[in-house]
Amino acid sequence: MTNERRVLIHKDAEALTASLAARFLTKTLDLLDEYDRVNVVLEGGRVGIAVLESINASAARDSVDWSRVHFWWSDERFVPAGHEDRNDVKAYSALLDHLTIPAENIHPMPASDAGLDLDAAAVAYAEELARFADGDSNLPRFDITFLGVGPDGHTASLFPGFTEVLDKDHTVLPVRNSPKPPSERLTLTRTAINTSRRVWVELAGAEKASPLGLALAGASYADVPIAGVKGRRRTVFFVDEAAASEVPEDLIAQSY
Ligand SMILES: O=C(O)[C@H](O)[C@@H](O)[C@H](O)[C@H](O)COP(=O)(O)O
Repeated sequence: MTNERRVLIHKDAEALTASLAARFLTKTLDLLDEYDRVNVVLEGGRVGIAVLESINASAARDSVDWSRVHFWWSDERFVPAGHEDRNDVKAYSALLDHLTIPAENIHPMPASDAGLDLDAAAVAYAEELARFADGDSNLPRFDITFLGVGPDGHTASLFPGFTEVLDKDHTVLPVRNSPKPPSERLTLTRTAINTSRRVWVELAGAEKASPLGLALAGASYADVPIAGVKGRRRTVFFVDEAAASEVPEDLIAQSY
């Protein structure tokens, strides 16, 4: 398999989430055969949370030794801990609260009531990532990074036309005036995301067809941030038929 971007099409969002959950569990088991620790980056979109719910419902869930899995986030809303808008709150409810996993394996991004302002929170998460870095990197080895896509082509909290999309000097950045509320966020940078071994992009619905089609047809990531993501080994777009309607034929690797 090359490192070229692949598109896997599923009949609908339900088939997509079930298939992606199964693939995640299988891949995580394989990775645990290869590494002492596996690092997974989560996102907060509807499909992303539905995939976590599907993982939680799987009979294979507890085949994974979660004590050797660490969870990180691609982005987070800068609101108080426990706020319903937080991506980590949704992930805990969907999966993490149900796992036998040490609390220190889960690395939420700072909340707005943790005593740090937005800029300091970005620095703090960059330092947390560096504490778990792999080799001479300043990041852990991200084995699987999940990403969602907005109708405007944003991914994580990297939005079209925002300077954060072009940053090459940081791993984590603060975001203000987000077009998708809440307005203040923290995000991994594109360069940090692209250190991932595997980037799994999960999107469903007709409103995602345009950004997906533009990204795969070569749009600039300044205008369509999802166009700029590429894993070191694999970049797979897991989509439903509604989101696939504008995907170039030659990029459709397989239909379910
Ligand atoms: O914090 C966020 O808002 C998410 O990280 C964001 O990047 C999300 O993944 C996309 O907006 C897709 O969200 P939906 O899948 O819910 O459309």
